[in-house]
Amino acid sequence: MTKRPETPLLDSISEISDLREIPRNQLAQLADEVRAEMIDVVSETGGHLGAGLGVVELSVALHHVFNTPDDKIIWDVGHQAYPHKILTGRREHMRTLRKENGLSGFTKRKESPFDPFGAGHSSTSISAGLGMAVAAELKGEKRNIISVIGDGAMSAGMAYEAMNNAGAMDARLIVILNDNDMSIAPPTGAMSAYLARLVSGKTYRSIRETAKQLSEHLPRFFSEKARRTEEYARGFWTGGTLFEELGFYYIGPVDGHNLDHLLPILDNIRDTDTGPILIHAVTQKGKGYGPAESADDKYHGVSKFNVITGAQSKAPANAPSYTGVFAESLIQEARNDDKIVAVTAAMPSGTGLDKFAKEFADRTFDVGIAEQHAVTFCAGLAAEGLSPFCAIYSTFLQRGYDQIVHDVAIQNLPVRFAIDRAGFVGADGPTHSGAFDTAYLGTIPNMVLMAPGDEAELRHMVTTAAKFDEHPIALRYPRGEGVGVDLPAAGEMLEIGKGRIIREGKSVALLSFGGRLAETMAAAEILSGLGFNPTIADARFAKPLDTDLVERLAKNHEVLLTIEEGSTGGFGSFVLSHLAQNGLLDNGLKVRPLFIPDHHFDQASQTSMYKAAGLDRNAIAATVMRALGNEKAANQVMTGGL
Ligand SMILES: Cc1ncc(C[n+]2csc(CCOP(=O)(O)OP(=O)(O)O)c2C)c(N)n1
Ligand SMILES: CC(=O)[C@@H](O)[C@H](O)COP(=O)(O)O
Ligand SMILES: [Mg+2]
Repeated sequence: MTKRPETPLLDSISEISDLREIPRNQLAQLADEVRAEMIDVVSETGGHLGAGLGVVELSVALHHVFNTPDDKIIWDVGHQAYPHKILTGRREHMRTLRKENGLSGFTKRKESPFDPFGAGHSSTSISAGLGMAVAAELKGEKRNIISVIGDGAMSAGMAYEAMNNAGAMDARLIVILNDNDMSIAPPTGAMSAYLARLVSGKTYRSIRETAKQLSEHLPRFFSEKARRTEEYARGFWTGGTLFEELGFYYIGPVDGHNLDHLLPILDNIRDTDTGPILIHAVTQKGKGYGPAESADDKYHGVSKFNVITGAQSKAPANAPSYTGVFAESLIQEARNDDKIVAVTAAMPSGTGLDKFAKEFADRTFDVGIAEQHAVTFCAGLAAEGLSPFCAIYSTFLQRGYDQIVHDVAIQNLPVRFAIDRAGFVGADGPTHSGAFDTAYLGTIPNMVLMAPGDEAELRHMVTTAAKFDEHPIALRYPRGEGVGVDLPAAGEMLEIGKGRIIREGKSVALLSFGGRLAETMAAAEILSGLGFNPTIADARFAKPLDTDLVERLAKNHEVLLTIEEGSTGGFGSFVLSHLAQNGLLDNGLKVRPLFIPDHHFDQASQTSMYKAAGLDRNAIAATVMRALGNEKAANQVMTGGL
């Protein structure tokens, strides 16, 4: 274990007012201490490192200049808010970050008054900030609202919807564009190229040189309305930026690590009453920590690591990850079918499409953080006869719901949705939980919806999706490792809408949809120990439902459980509706649907979240015993007595 860093200035802060007492000429030292503290913390906890390292100076400067929490800072995504948390009363709890009952890895309203808006998904900060700015105005309150948004997050439609709205109002909103020329991967798209041009142009150098002078001029400049309209309209400072065209006062690019530049600019902005303003701050993701600065991903998200060497400690894998199996299977399919193309919304490594891109660079599209667009882009590709795989995490696909209904399903276009991170994801908590897709996709006419019970099934489902052209089709699979089954060399096309019986038993039927299959089988073992021989079935499809299978299970068993790693309104509801509509509940069948209960689960390990949700082996077995009226055995199972 390395020695904790020396942090005398940081140690002197117990209230935010203490930070404001620190003389400005010592703030650079404070920033260094915060950075060292953050590296030390994340080396123990893991988490999002690179983004926070890039905003240390910005965090110190914002809290020094603005009267937080009265003035409000909204961190877009929230993954860069660790320095902000360290400075705002949470330092002592930082080592509980992303753990069960610990601090969230993102901003969270219930965690602190310094977190005025919760996040996790990107590109919400300008909309939320504008709402707060307008609310303050309507309530007659004078406060500053500052939205800090990254260049990656700036690629999403929502950011432009918000700027379009804000630019047309005179709302007092401050936007800081934190431009580190990185998303999780290097950013893509014309906007990113535009920002790079703004930063690398001659104007940047001249503004850097004259930053002090600029800041001295700001208050007078802003108060002179006539000059404002004339000179800003002509792009006096920078030659007319897109942001100015949208109605923002644009300041920058400024060096986001240089407190001598940042502080006077922020002072001046605080003291003006004009708006909206956009400060373009140029920062470096991973700043100040060598291994992060030199890594391709700038240590965006890390496991625990050795501070000296930067080496991350990853537990050895027992089985290939679902993501890896998806990517390999898709590559296999694409080798034989040149119509297959793949689309990611800024998550090439997370979805495994980075591997696909290595072999099929011109058939891979990273559209940036733009899930809605990704879905409709795929609809366009499908309309022209290609076979697009739209690879998006369950939680982020929520963004593209109308596009799935309107652009894909109504037109019955064969877009293939590869939905990773279905179910609980663990440390990222409720904002990233993939709980809802079965419910929200399973209700859309034309949609086919599959979930593999293990990684071999995933391989077959990728093949099925590749070969199936009649409807849109989705496959959902969990975060993490498979269960360790043998992988077939090649996938086989599954019969659409047909499940499989894994073990034929009697009186009790366990019908699993998706990644809880292994726990279901383990629950069957517990039940065997209690003298039962349950039937185990893998539904494979939530839509179309294998109604023959469901009816057979209902007619031949006394108890029927459905098990899924998704919310209420999903697979279990589809089964129950079918049973009810066909009178199969009229004769005493005991059906118990197990799903993620109707609330948002805070972060913990995936295992512990499933236990809390009543979706682990003990809960499954106990539910059976309870349905059979044996409360005592149910309790014994739950307490590990059986
Ligand atoms: C809607 C949505 N899509 C994808 C993500 C995953 N994601 C988290 S951070 C990130 C990159 C953000 O880049 P940027 O805003 O520039 O912040 P940086 O990490 O560079 O500081 C992405 C793609 C997300 N959080 N939300
Ligand atoms: C902040 C964010 O949204 C991503 O960085 C996310 O945390 C990635 O999750 P995975 O680690 O599951 O890819
Ligand atoms: Mg960035």
